[in-house]
Amino acid sequence: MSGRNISGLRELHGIGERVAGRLVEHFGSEDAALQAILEGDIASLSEVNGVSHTFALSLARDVRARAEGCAISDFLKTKEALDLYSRLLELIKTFAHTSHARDKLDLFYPFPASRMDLIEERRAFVAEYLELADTFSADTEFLNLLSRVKKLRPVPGNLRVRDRIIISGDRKTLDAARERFQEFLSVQAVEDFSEFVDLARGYSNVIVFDDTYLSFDLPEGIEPELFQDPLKAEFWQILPEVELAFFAKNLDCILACLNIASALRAGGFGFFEELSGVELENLKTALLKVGEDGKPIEGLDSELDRLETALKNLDPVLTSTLNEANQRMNRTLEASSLTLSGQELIKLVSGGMEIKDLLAKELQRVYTGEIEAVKEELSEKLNFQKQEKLMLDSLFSDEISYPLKTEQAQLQLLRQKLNMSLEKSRLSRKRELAKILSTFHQRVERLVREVLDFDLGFSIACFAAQFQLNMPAIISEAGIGFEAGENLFLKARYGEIDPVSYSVGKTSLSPEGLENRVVLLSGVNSGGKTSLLELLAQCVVLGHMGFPVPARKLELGPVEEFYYFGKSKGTLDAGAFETTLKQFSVLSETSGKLVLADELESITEPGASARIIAGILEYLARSEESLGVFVSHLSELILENTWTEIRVDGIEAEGLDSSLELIVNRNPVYNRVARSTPELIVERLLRKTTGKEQEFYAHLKDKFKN
Ligand SMILES: Nc1ncnc2c1ncn2[C@@H]1O[C@H](COP(=O)(O)OP(=O)(O)OP(=O)(O)O)[C@@H](O)[C@H]1O
Repeated sequence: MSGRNISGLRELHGIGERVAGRLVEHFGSEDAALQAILEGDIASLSEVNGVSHTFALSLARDVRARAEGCAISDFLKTKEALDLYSRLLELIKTFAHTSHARDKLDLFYPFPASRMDLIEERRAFVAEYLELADTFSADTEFLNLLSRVKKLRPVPGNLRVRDRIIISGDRKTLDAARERFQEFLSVQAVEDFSEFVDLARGYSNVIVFDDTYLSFDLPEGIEPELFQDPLKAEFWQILPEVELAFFAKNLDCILACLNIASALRAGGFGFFEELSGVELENLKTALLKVGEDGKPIEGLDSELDRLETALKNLDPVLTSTLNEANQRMNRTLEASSLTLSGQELIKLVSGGMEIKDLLAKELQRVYTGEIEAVKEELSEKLNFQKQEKLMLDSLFSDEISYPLKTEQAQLQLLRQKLNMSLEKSRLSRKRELAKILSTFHQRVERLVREVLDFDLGFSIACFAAQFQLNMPAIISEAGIGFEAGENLFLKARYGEIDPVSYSVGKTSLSPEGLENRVVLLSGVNSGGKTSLLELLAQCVVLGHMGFPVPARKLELGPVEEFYYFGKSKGTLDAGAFETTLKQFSVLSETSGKLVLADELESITEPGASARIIAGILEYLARSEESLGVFVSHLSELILENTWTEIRVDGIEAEGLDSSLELIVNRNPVYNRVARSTPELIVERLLRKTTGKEQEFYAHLKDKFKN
């Protein structure tokens, strides 16, 4: 489908300068806005300030109508026809699991028979899903998955990576880097090495695209990462956070889509072949590592865990280890005494040795031993690796001190070193994950779109499954006939209702010789005439939408225009009467019209009504392609006013049940004027009484004979 005929927003009815401007701003360009309207993206359209849901829908329908060359009003010719269609649509929408499907259903409307191409296209689309619903429409787990699927949300606009910077002294590099990355991190120009160092100091991760400053002696703690070319660098390398944020933001929806794909495949239905079974599992595994905050979740990476724990425990472990060592040293010192050898005594006396040195030598042994023990304990408890162990050496001075204490500057360095290692590991984990996910990104976008579109067809199929609908057979001559039809509105309300069979026009279901295209439907009060007329309307509207219909079997001839007139409440005033008559004037044109009218006689006084209805029926009967069903209590009077052969069918009461209620056979009897309710009531009284009273009722009953 293309949006032919439309080149600008302003061509659309209801779009003025201001709304057009807002649409362009919201979607980025006029084309994108038109595309959203064409695709019927009601949800996005209604996000635009000044565009209500109803307006968005009318825009979408308008554009759709132009694209298909066929509008909703081409087929649905009266307000009541449109109302009935809307009620059907509301019912179908209750089966949608996503707002995407709910919105898109609004764009499905019936087409006239002359656009059989569109009807067939839709029938093919719907038919694909019917079998699916047999397997999945009652699978609550599957349905829950579907209701978790939404349009993908973009990466939050406020995402900023604050601990990373791109630095360069080269204009071209800067321009390219800004173009690609500036939205999410800082890209800064520097003039010289000292500026470079000053800037770099404030970030735990510095990215450069040339080695200008790498040959200098970089201070401790600054380790820039070199990438070759800002245009060619992989996005996931420079900014893995963006990829991760996209997946994190849509995690639930994407996982649901993957599980839907798996479930469909397990059920024997091919779905989204772009992802193989193995890839599907790989993606699921990767997604399970993404936290909701967009960071890789904890507990999956031993190196990260090791560094995090080491940093967290550094201070408490240090304090407790030193405490214990100090106590040990204390005890050792208290228990110690100094015994001098003869040699030492001589040296001391002769001045060849100071008493202080002698004591220091002794103490040094104890001190060094304790420091070694402390380092060992620290590196064991903090699970240190080689490099970190080496850093412990400079943590304690060689000079004896008691109590034992650490060099604060060195401790700070160790902490920094651990922090840097942690940040590095974190970044490389993010990159690993982002790299895997980036290979799936576009396919995931397509997958979600496909699942959303799937729900559109699937909702229709669920609706069909719930009401046991069937695809109608399209026939070539004017006629509608069905077996075991069930009015959807009644069925939705009551659950169980009586199936009805009926046929007008040339269908294989009309009785031999009774293939009239124009019929009057008579019947007892509350017999089900209105319901039957509504059922006919439902079948015609759904059938022309390319949808299945509420009947076990249905033959549907071509209808070009559908006129539906509901029962009016009481006599119309002159103006309303005139308007109604005008609507019928279209019958003067020939083409396949279907007119369903309910008790049209109430629009004016009975005598005039009968004449008018007779006239309308005559006009309808003239066209070989038109059909009409008129519910009326005046069938006999109407027949008296016409020479045209018009069939009258009747919905009759079969008798009375135990509580004296009428038992109605909802199936019209062909070619029979139904007895009216008053007649049945007289008959009931006649049967229930005796003697003089019964004679009275017998007299009344005679009055009903011609
Ligand atoms: N096929 C059916 N199965 C079960 N109940 C039905 C069926 N058709 C109609 N009914 C019941 O009968 C009620 C009256 O039906 P409906 O209004 O169609 O009768 P009607 O013949 O048009 O009546 P009236 O002559 O008063 O206009 C419905 O509300 C419904 O409860």
